[in-house]
This record gives sequence, C-alpha cells and structure tokens, in this order.
Amino acid sequence: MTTNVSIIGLGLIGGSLALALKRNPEIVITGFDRSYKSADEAYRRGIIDSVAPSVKAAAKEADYLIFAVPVAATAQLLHEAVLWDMKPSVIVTDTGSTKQPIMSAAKGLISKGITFIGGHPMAGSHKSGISAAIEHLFENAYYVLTPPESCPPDDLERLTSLLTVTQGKLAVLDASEHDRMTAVVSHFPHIIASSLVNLLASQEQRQPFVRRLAAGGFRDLTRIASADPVMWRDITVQNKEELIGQLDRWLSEMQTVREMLKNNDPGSIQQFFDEAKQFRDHLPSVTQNEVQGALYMQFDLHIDVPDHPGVISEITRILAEKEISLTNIRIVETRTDVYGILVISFRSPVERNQAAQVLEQETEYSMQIL
Ligand SMILES: NC(=O)C1=CN([C@@H]2O[C@H](COP(=O)(O)OP(=O)(O)OC[C@H]3O[C@@H](n4cnc5c(N)ncnc54)[C@H](O)[C@@H]3O)[C@@H](O)[C@H]2O)C=CC1
Ligand SMILES: O=C(O)C(=O)Cc1ccc(O)cc1
Repeated sequence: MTTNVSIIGLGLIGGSLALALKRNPEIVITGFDRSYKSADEAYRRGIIDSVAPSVKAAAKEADYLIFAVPVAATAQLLHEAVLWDMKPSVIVTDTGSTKQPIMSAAKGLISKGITFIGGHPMAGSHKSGISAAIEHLFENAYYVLTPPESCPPDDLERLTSLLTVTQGKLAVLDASEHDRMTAVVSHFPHIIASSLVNLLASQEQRQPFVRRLAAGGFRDLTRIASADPVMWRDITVQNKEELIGQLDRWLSEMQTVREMLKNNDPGSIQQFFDEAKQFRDHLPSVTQNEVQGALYMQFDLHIDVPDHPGVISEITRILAEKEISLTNIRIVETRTDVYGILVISFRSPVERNQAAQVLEQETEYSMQIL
C-alpha cells in the first residue's frame, strides 16, 4: 500500500523532510515549488518521486499535504486551499516557524472538515534551498505539532506516526505557547544577531580594520544572521507582538546593564556574567547519542592540526571527496609553530561521526568529539 505525500516548497526544510520520509518505502512523494529549478533539482537528486505541474495538482492526490514555504506564503496558500479539490481524508500540515497566524489562516479549511495540524520541526540552519537539504536534519530535535481543538485524535496519531521516521522528538503544544517560547529562544535572538552585525557594519565606516577582528565569539553569536532575510521578515511580521514584548524586556535589561557600568561595581559586573554562565552551562546539552532540547544544533569535531596553511584545504578536500558537508570551520586556538585546534561543525551527529572516521583513516591528526 502506498501513501501519497505532497510537499509544497522544496527548500532546506521541504527537501530534508522528503529525504527523511523516503526512509519509509511505502511513501511516494510529489513535490511542487514555484521555482522550477528547485523542483527539478529535487527530482534529479531523487529527493522526490515526481514534480506536480501546480500546487492544486499536488494537493489533489495527497494523503498528506505539507507546506514548507515561508510563513506568509503558507498563510496565503491555506486561504486559497479552501477552494481546492482534495481527498476528504487528507491531513494538511506545515513546517513554519510561527504557529498562531498559521492556525488562524487554516480556519476556513478546518471548517470545511479538512484536518489541519500545525507543525514546526525545530531544527534547521542559516542555509536555505534544496542544495542544503539533508536526511538527518530533524534527528533528536523537537518537532512541535499544534492541533486545533477540533482535531480528531486519530488524525493526530496518523500524522505523528508518519513523522516518526524523521526521528524528531514529537511534542504537542498550544500555538500561542509555541509562539511565545520561540520568540525567546529563536526569533528574538535572530533580531539581536542581525543588529550586532549591523552595528559592526556601521562601526566599519569609521574603523575599516574592525571587520578583521570579528572572529570567534562574534562569529558564533551572529551565524544565524546569515539566514534568508525573506524567511525571517515573514517570521518577524507574524510574531511581532511577542517580539515587541521581548524587545521591551531586553531594553530594560540593557538599561540595568548601563546602570551597572555607570556604577562601576566589579562585584555586580561579575555577578551579571556569573548568573548567565550558570544558566547557560545548565542548558540541555548536545551529546553524541542524544540531543535534548537543542534548537540551534551544531555538532563539532575538534582536530589538533599543525599550524600551516595547507591543513584546512587537505581536510576539506577529504570531506568533499566523501560528500560530507560541513556547516562551519574555524581555528579556535593557534600557538605559532605548535598545534592549532581546528573546529569543524556538522549538521548532524551522523555526519560528524563519519567525518571523524574518514579523517582518522586518512590523516595522522588526533581529534576529539566534545
Ligand atoms: N530554515 C530553517 O532553519 C527552518 C525553517 N523553518 C520553516 O520552514 C519553512 C521553509 O523554510 P526553508 O526550507 O528554510 O526555506 P527555503 O527558502 O530553503 O525553501 C522555501 C522554498 O519554498 C519555495 N516557495 C516560496 N513561496 C512559494 C509558493 N508560494 N509556492 C511554492 N513554493 C514556494 C521557494 O522557492 C523555496 O524553494 C519556513 O516557513 C520556515 O519558517 C522551520 C524550521 C527551521
Ligand atoms: O540553527 C539555526 O541556524 C537556526 O536558526 C535554525 C532554525 C531556524 C528557524 C526555526 O524555526 C527553527 C530552527
């Protein structure tokens, strides 16, 4: 027996979901993207089984219809879907980073008797597009579902069971609770990351050298500012009330920091850093076999390398030959003429472990997974 899954939007998330769902041999995936190039690449790479000629055609045959497009487009398509011809038993879901506006946009569809269950796989990257899609993206990450009150329990069970192959940790949440929490851990940090980068850009006009000093901590803190601006524009617009609340709390926190600096009391400055460190150090950690509650996931491999320029190209060449993609590469410590520590980040523990294995076979360097 085959199950038809149609995915609208074949980018990072739609493509990764298709790859994960194909672990189930009974699933046949139809894809549609408004960019023919993306749909064609998804088909040629075997990520989807066929390309639908239109969004309506994709919806018509679907047992499960998944929207993996930016959240404003999802809301628009959900409004239009009221007029589409679909199987009465279809389950419609999405992958959007906001949930309340999406649940509101689905009201028309729900009142027509079609099941809609909001979804948000809380794993991703600052990269976008089908070329960044990977099968393991959702493993061990929370995958939030926001069913409406009227949702038949059997349908929630059916969707949960479909998504089990992603190996995500499925969790049911209320849509407004979801939006409040993601504002804190994801959407607001994105605004801060982008403002830090904009601050650097304006400083650069006065001190052109400053960009060269933007290493380590600045890069770690601002990686997400490289994500797609259209996707983040839509998320910000849809979650603006929560974001304004967060911004008010942040401004008041910054005011406290300002007072602290003016008072010039080393004790309270240390306490400020100490409280943050204690809390940060006790956040659920990412370990080799288990990821608990990690929203921004990165899996690092630390390699002791001699401090000469050819090393990075040697390592990236070996990984490229094995088609293992990395998300970040940096030297965290260099002591001239001794060893530096090269930190390479991967999107999943599986890729990180594969990388460690090939590099152990093909180089003499010692490495650790921390
Ligand atoms: N990027 C991330 O890390 C995560 C993103 N999400 C959510 O998943 C959704 C998709 O995000 P990504 O895959 O990262 O974006 P993406 O930019 O990689 O892919 C989106 C795809 O949708 C297509 N598209 C846009 N409008 C369309 C329309 N009206 N009809 C058909 N196709 C259309 C684009 O051509 C593109 O191929 C967004 O709602 C985002 O909020 C959720 C979790 C993580
Ligand atoms: O780690 C990153 O780059 C992310 O920011 C991932 C991400 C982006 C959007 C989401 O809704 C959930 C996760």
